[in-house]
Amino acid sequence: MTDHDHADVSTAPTTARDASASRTFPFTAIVDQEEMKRALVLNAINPAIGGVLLRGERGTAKSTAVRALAEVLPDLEVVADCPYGCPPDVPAEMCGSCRERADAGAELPVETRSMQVVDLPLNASEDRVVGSIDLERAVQAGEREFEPGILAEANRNVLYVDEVNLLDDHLVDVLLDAAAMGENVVEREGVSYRHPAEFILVGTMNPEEGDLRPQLLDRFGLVVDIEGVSEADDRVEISQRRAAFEADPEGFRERFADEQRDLRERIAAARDRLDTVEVPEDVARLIAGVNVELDIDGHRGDITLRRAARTLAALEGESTVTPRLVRRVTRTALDHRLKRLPFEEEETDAMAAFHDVRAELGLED
Ligand SMILES: Nc1ncnc2c1ncn2[C@@H]1O[C@H](COP(=O)(O)OP(=O)(O)OP(=O)(O)O)[C@@H](O)[C@H]1O
Repeated sequence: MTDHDHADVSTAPTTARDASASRTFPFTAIVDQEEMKRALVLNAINPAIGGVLLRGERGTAKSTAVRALAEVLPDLEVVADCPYGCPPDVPAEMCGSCRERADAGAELPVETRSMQVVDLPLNASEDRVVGSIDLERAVQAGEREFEPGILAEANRNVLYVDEVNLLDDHLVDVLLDAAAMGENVVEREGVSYRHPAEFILVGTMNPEEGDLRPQLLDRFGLVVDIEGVSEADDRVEISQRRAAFEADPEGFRERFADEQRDLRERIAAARDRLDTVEVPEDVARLIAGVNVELDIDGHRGDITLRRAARTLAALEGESTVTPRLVRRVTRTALDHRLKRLPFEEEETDAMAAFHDVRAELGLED
């Protein structure tokens, strides 16, 4: 018997893809908010960027964008009967059961599936999130009985927490542990179970409703601060598009079908190209210099900025990262890592640091 024979697919968490497609506002129909859309797309291309937090006032299309992302996410090859959707060709990233089967020379059933947006509701119980072990059965039958939870479903997918700043502390701890280790470990009375849990964490929040714990903030690769659209023409366009969508969802979605397909194709092409994108020595120095200038703790800032810039290069069909590409992702990669000292006279500014360091190194945009 394998560890996941008892996965009950009927209790799988709801995903944005489950919602009937005709209810989803198309990603490409979102007006303006380019930084938000770019941050989501970059993570879809390269999950190693580490997720994104969308922070801003109510009604600025944050949750609309996350739900819409589901439709442009790339396809994945998965082991068809595995509750964690293990990658069929990468034993190092497999769960124990898939690895055992692969080691025994079994042919694993393979299926192509689109990446999904999996919801983590604020009121979810810990068991629902991490999964549960049926201790009675474990004792009686000497078998491990594990009921996979939301983190199982989230493996290799997007895990979405709306109002992430209101998430209970114990769930925040669970998320931080899983995000740090890339796996979910469940322990109950001496019985333990573990499975891979690599996910793109996407959170949305309204800062007026409370702050996020700094450890959790630091975990997000990118953070976008979103403001409402102020340009009158764009505001008119937003309400017209929303009205058109509500009046005739299918017709509206049809209008954006080509743009949606183009974006999906660009994301897939960027994924294929990503490994070949190069970071020249002077651009690597620029990235390091900006982090030093801003006195950012640790190296997560350097690493994320480099990954985001490489991924943007791949999205734009470039083979080399330029200072211009670094500039376009500097704010989202670094702003939330800046030290805000209480009596500081001048605000540290990621963009100002970028321009200073670029000038010092004598680099063109
Ligand atoms: N830039 C935009 N383009 C298209 N629609 C928009 C835009 N900004 C807001 N909207 C529309 O405004 C409504 C509210 O958006 P949404 O629910 O995504 O907001 P939110 O930022 O997640 O805030 P809340 O937490 O209040 O839900 C939606 O109907 C959405 O389509």
